[in-house]
Amino acid sequence: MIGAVLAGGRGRRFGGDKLLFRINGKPLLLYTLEKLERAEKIDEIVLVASKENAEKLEGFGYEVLIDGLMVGPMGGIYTALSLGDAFVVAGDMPLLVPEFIDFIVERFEETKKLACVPRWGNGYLEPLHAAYSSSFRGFLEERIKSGNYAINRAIRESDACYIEIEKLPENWRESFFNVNTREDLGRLSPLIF
Ligand SMILES: Nc1nc2c(ncn2[C@@H]2O[C@H](COP(=O)(O)OP(=O)(O)OP(=O)(O)O)[C@@H](O)[C@H]2O)c(=O)[nH]1
Ligand SMILES: [Mg+2]
Repeated sequence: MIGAVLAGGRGRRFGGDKLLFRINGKPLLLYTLEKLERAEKIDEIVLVASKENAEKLEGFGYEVLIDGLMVGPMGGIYTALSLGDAFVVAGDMPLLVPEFIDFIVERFEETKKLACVPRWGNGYLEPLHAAYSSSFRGFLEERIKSGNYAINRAIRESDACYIEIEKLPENWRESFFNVNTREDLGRLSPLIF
């Protein structure tokens, strides 16, 4: 199972390249990568970048795939799946819980569905912390061709398995924490202390 880290965003809300922003001297993206490294079910990590930021990301030492679409998460997932089945996460998630990732990948392998996606009680999905089959790529291709880039809708209209978040250990939820604004940095005390 590939661990694909989406890293092609522009960080508009943050105002600048948030993934290279240093917290205690270490780039935000490196926190995410180190957590993903600890997931036992992940065999290989790749970064999914834009053409513009690929070079800067090569220094992390992982293969960098170029997202030629740049239409948001769907394009990143589509690009990642060119290598095979993948667990896809956002690069701005520094508090990933390795056990939770392994849990999702195990569920994906058991159910053999096109995707296994965490879901909140209100129906909200977490598509950037989910496992996808390479077969899901063809399904996305049709949508991309018609300019339909809504990933949640694509998941709902596919044969996906859902992981009910509220039934899981509460401390796993910090896995979803992502840095979007400068204010979010203030919530990183578990990382800093
Ligand atoms: N490859 C790829 N990665 C993306 C794309 N859009 C967002 N990402 C990445 O996906 C993750 C989650 O996206 P956001 O939280 O919206 O980050 P962002 O797009 O950089 O920030 P905003 O411009 O403020 O939305 C981040 O790590 C981004 O780098 C895309 O079109 N392609
Ligand atoms: Mg984000």
